Amino acid sequence: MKPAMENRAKVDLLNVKDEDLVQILSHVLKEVKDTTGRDINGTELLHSLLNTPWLQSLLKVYECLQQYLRTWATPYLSYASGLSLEILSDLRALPYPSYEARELYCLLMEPHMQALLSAHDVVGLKDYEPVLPPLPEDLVNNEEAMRIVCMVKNNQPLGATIRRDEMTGEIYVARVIHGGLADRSGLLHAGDRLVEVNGHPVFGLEPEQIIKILAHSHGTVMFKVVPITDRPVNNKTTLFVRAMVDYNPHQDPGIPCVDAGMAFRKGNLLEIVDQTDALWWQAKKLPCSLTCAGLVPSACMFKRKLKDFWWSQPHTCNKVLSTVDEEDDMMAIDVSILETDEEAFESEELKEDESEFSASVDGIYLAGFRRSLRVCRRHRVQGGGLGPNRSPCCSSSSSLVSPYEEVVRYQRHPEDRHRLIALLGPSGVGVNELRRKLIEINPRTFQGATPHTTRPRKWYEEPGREYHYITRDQFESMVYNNRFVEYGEFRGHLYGTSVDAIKDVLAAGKICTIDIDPYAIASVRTHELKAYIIYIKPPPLAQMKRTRLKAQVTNYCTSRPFRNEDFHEIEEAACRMEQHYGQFFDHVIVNDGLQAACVRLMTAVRRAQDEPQWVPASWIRPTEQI
Ligand SMILES: Nc1ncnc2c1ncn2[C@@H]1O[C@H](COP(=O)(O)OP(=O)(O)OP(=O)(O)O)[C@@H](O)[C@H]1O
Repeated sequence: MKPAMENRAKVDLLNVKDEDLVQILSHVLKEVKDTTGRDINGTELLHSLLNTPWLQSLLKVYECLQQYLRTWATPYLSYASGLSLEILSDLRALPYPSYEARELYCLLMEPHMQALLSAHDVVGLKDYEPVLPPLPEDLVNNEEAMRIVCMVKNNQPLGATIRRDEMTGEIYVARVIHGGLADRSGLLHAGDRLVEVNGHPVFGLEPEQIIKILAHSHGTVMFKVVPITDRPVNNKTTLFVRAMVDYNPHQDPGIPCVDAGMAFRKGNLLEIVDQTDALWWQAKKLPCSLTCAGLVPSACMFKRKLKDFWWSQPHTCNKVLSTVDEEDDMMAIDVSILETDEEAFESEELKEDESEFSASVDGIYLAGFRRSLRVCRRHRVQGGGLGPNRSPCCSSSSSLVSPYEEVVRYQRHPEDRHRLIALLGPSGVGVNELRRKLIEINPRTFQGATPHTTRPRKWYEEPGREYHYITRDQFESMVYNNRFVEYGEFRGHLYGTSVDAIKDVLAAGKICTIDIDPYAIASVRTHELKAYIIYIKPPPLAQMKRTRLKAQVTNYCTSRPFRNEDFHEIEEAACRMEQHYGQFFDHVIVNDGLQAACVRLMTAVRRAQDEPQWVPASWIRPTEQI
């Protein structure tokens, strides 16, 4: 087709109306059908082509475009803001403006209205500034596309890090910090090659020298960059994690940029917003007030660091790398005290048993307050007693060594079983006092779990009330099958709290409330029990002394008033417990005044059951470990 004819055809096509098009198409179809009937070569092909859905769709698109061209929005006025200025000046000139005139004046004076009218004019006049200068005529075809990026520096950092390619000496943008100035501009990307900063060529410079140039520039900073051609896609969705370790970028010589780093503590909730770099992630701390993310080591990088740290320490045996390996120290007991007090314990236990025999509220026995179980914790089986490596904390020790634990928001359905409430705290802080109060106030809602024991039943005890009485073989079999959340041995008898005893309480629709030792944390943080862990924290020393003036400390088997050293012991044990296990605490209650602490405990328990909480993702859906 000759150019002139071609143009005419284009014009004709543009002038074509909907109906015309449909008509043309049906003509073509009819024509083709007739010719097919006459068996002309190639007509069948054309027929099927014209009937193809894509061609039909294309024609529909074409019709829509035509329709759009016909109804093209044109500005009613080309200079609306000018007209508004004229109206404003007329209104001002009115000697006695009416109410409507005053209202119109106020409306037109609104900055939003003026901005809207001005935007209308810009669009109407197609007055899109700035007009770029024409490209130089002698432009070499293969010259790299450069981008000039101007940013106005305020007090914020630019939010990007740079690196030097040691082979070529080129400087690249290493990463752009999520939510930072560079990220929000959308103009700088990881992998862009930096050519100039404020007119200074940067080739061959050390990153520190470039940072100096940036530090000395005020106001607008201009970068000349060669944009990266294939930008890596951050296709991983946002991840929420609970930090299982502390991190301080200022103590990490390996961090690419200390100022971009983000410190966090064990137990902090983090939103991982960028995982593009396998070694350094970008994260925000929750609840988040900052828009800008910070650099944190990736899970893989952390594991590497922990491993390096572990190997740099002197070792005598092959222990599992764990953040809780000082537990033994913490729980060490003076066995000699136990041995000398055996007799006293026996009679004390009897006394306690007798007093607890009548410890029932509304005819409901308060199970799980036997002192024998609590005492034997301090004397519990260490590892091999019941078989190789069967200590309960080993069953899921991997959860304790992962630097981040993926978490999700979980809201218990009102018809689902309640979450287990597990209280823990340093011995003597008042864990059992609070737990007892909670159950006493509402024994129909709260209940402890009945422990198991291998010791013989006493005449006044009822099976399943004080204890579940089982043989040693049965007990050991339960241990091997991981059916205990914690267990221990005292004076030749085994005592333990079983998963099934907890499940029985939960199945009865009650809120099972138990107290645990830290080593049992891993056994209750399971999909099955969904434990909500409440840490009972001692108040400051002076307050602890003041509130415990009349209290009795139960020291293995005897009761006596608190002494100064008891308070110091509680404080030190609390410090160690928080340091080693703080990441697992869902809630912390300071046990200052008993009444107030009890009210806070009830509120926390209600929230745990009825409000959304962050829980390990593995409870809700199976995940790969990060
Ligand atoms: N807030 C408080 N104010 C005054 N006395 C308290 C308070 N909390 C607990 N007590 C008292 O402190 C003593 C120790 O409390 P409790 O037996 O509950 O400790 P515990 O944390 O369960 O430790 P253990 O398991 O070693 O017994 C008890 O006599 C208790 O009445």
